[in-house]
Amino acid sequence: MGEIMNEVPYRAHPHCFGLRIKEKYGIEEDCFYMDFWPLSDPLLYILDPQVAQQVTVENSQPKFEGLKYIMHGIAGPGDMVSSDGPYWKKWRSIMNPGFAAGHLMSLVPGIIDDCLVFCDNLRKRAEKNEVFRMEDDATRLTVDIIGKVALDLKLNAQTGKNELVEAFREQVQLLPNDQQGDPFSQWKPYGIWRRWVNSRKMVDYIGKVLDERFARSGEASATEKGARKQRKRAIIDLALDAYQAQQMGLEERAVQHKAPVMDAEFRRQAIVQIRTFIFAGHDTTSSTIAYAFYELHRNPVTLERIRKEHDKILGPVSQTTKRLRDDPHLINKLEYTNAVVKETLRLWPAASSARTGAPGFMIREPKTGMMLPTEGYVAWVVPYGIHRHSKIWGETVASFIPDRFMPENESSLPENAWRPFEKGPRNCIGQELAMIEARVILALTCRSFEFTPAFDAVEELKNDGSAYAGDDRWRKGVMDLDGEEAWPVLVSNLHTVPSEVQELMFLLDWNGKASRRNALSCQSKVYVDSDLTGALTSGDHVKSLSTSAFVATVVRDRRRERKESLSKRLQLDICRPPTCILGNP
Ligand code: HEM
Repeated sequence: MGEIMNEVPYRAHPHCFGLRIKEKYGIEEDCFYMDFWPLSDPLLYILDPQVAQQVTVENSQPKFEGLKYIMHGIAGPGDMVSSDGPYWKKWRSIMNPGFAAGHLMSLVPGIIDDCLVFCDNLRKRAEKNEVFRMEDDATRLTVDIIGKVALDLKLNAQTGKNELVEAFREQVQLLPNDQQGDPFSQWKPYGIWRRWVNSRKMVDYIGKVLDERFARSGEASATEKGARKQRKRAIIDLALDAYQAQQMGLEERAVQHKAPVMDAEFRRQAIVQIRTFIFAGHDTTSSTIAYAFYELHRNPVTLERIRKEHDKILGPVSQTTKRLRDDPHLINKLEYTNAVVKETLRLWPAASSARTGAPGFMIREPKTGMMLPTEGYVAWVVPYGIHRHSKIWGETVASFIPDRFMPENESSLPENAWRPFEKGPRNCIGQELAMIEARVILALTCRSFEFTPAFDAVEELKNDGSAYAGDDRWRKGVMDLDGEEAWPVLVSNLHTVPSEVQELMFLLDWNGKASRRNALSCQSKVYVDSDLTGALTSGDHVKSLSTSAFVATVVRDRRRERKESLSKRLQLDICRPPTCILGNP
């Protein structure tokens, strides 16, 4: 690993290393063991779609234990992402209706509102000719969207400071990261205290909303309740409905129990799930959006084609918002836009899946037919490697070709090879929502802005107060990953202590309780390189900021602006959109 680490840029994400390791050490198989003892549990690195199917679909293995620890810090114990068995099943079925196709369509107008704020902010920045971090803007946008989906609340993360959002964002930043070179960072008293404070703030904020809803629903008449059920399927309402159904069950069994306050354990679990959704649904999507802008810049023909599709389906820019509000289903007609998002997710998948090996569970290696034991290993399905494997995708593997995902070509896609949301029962519950969000955002931005990374302009952001700005290591040493200046990076990591060492571990968990853990720590994030910045200009002219910069054109009204001179320029930093890697070692 040391050799590999010397070849890659600072905090490059290990999910990018699979193909490099294979090539460097002449590994034929697409499924191989890696032993990190005593640093972490040994891994079974999976780069083969057929093997991935065995682990997540044919025999959906339990989640990797270490994932629990990180999720506890973000959401509290009992989250839907890291739990298994009947408990997970209960919560998945409670939440499923919130992601039904019809309901998601009803969310489109709200998503449009949030996107308009995003566009407004871009314009303001353009007017000030400002360089800024896209990571922050895109993440605030997705937080606003998820706030509506989860809490049916306007969090206003894009326009001001919100206690929940700020606590949440700091919490994510406080996740431990081995690659920062400080193995003790997670035990520093200040960090422990901040995590505790943030955790309390999140619980208090969501708890208050939940209690208010609970009180209101208690006062509502049966008709009102019925109407609410029809109208709302925000995560918080689904949790309340499930609770009320449970209470009704008790009443039907003649239990004289009308709870004046919600059962404490149910309340705790509901808060945990809401926190989980905010976490799982925000930076995965924002990283996808930032990478889509990046790819559209690098592929002008694609950009032109996506714009044409928007012209055709959504009409002139000035009418797009109204048309989409009137008929949200138009978003489903954007086939090429959808293909662009899918191709972005192929090259830049934000997440992966880490599962626990089991004594009787053997993997069949497709080429050799060998049976590989999984006991004692973390079976890590790595879409980043599967999606970039030339044996699977052929000679065009490295090219950005959305056409692969056009309906007429989908039957020729390699089988089970596209898995950014993973497959099987533990696939991403929010995948349709994420795809809708991304399409709406592209529909409202592609014809109005062009984004240009300006790798050299990042110095201007040195004092922007972000967690990365002041760290010079981003700008030293190797500055590309396989030629990519926008490399995914590890923000914090998930690794278990080998079982031999586990008994020695005694950690203070992030809810402030002393507890013994199987896992040491953990959360994986992907960021795009800190030096990826963008520029935005008004007018159709393209002006390069530097050799590595790319420039975007604001095309709010292309006909009008063609006549205008190139006057204002906005630089957009699309650097480091954080992307959660759920279950990444
Ligand atoms: C582009 C955006 C997204 C990507 C790439 C993505 C990817 C994934 C992946 C790979 C998993 C499986 C993780 C594992 O096996 O450990 C997952 C699970 C999950 N995702 Fe997403 N996700 C995205 C957006 C969302 C959104 C918008 C939400 C919520 C609104 C969400 C909520 C969840 C939840 C709750 C799970 C756990 C599901 C379960 O175990 O039943 N995700 N996601």
